[in-house]
Amino acid sequence: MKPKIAGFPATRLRRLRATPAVRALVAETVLGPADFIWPVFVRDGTDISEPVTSMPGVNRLSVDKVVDAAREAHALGIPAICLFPYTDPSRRSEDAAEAWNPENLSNRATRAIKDAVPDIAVMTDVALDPYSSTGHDGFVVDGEIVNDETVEALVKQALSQARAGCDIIGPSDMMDGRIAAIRAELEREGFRNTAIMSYSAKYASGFYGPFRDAVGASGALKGDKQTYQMQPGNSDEAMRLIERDLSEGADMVMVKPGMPYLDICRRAKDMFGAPTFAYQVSGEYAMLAGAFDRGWLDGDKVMLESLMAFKRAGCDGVLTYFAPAAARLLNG
Ligand SMILES: NCC(=O)CCC(=O)O
Repeated sequence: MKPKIAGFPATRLRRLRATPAVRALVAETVLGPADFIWPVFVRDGTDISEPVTSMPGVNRLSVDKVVDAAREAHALGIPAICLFPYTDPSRRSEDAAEAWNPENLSNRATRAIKDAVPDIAVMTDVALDPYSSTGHDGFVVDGEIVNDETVEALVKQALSQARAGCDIIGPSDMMDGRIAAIRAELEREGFRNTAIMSYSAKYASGFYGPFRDAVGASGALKGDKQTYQMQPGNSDEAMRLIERDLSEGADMVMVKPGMPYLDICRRAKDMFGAPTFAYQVSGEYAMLAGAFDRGWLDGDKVMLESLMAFKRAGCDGVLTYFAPAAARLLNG
C-alpha cells in the first residue's frame, strides 16, 4: 500500500513532534529492561570483581558475585543473563573436556543462580573456544576445524548445561548440524522446555577482540575463524543459515555482531517472523564506552539510542553489556 499524504500545509509532519505527550503517542518503537539479555564473564575464586581493560565498566566475576549480578538484573526487570567463563589456562586442553564437566565454571554458576534467583533465565554458551588450547570453537585436525566430531562434543556440552539447569542454550560455534543434534539429545534426555537460541548468523568479525581478552582466548587463538563464521559481506547466506537452524529446532535466532548488521536483523525478521535477537558485541561496547568515558559522546543518550535501533530493526531483544546501566536509566 502506498501511503497517501496531503500536501503542505494540510500536512505538517512536525505537528506530531511538537510535545512530549504527542511524541509518546506516536512512538513506533518501545525499549524496556525486558528487551535485554546481560552477558557476564565468570571466573574462579570468591568475592572477585576484576576489570576487563578493553571493556570499561565490565568485570570478570566470581560465582558469588555473578549471583549478586543476577539478583540485580532481576530487580531491574532484565529477564535473562548469559554466562561466559574465563577458563584458567590449566583447564584448557586439546580435547576441551572441561566443556562438559558438570563442575565447570559455567555449570557451577548456572546452579548457583538458579538456586538464588530462580526466576531469571540463564543462557549458556555452546562452543569449545573457552576450553580448547587452540582457541577455536571446534576441534582442529591437521589444521582443519572438523565439523562432525565437534558436533558430538557440543552435544555433550549442551547436555551438561541443561542438566545444570540453564533455560536457554546458545550454540555460538557455527558448526553445521549442531542444532538438530542438540535438540534431539535434549528431547531424548527429557529437557523438553530447554530453549535454543542459535547464533545463526555469526560473522567472522573484528569486533570480538575485547571479548577474547575478557575470556582469555586472545593469546590462544591460532589463525582465524573464517572457515566457520560468515564473511561480513554476505546477507543471503545469513537467511539460509537462519532457515536451516529454525528447521532443525532453534526456538530463537541471533545475528552477531549487532550495529553493523542491522540490515540482517530486519531481513531475518521480515522473512521468518521468528524471535530474533542481536548481540551488541564487545567491540561495539568498547567503542561506545570509550567515547563515553572521554566525554566525546553523551553516554546515556547514545546508549539508549544504540539499543533502540535494534528494536526498530525488528529485533525482539538484544544481548548487551549495557543491560544494567540501560535498565537503570529506563526505570528512571
Ligand atoms: N560467543 C560469544 C562471543 O563471541 C561474544 C563476542 C563479543 O561480545 O565480542
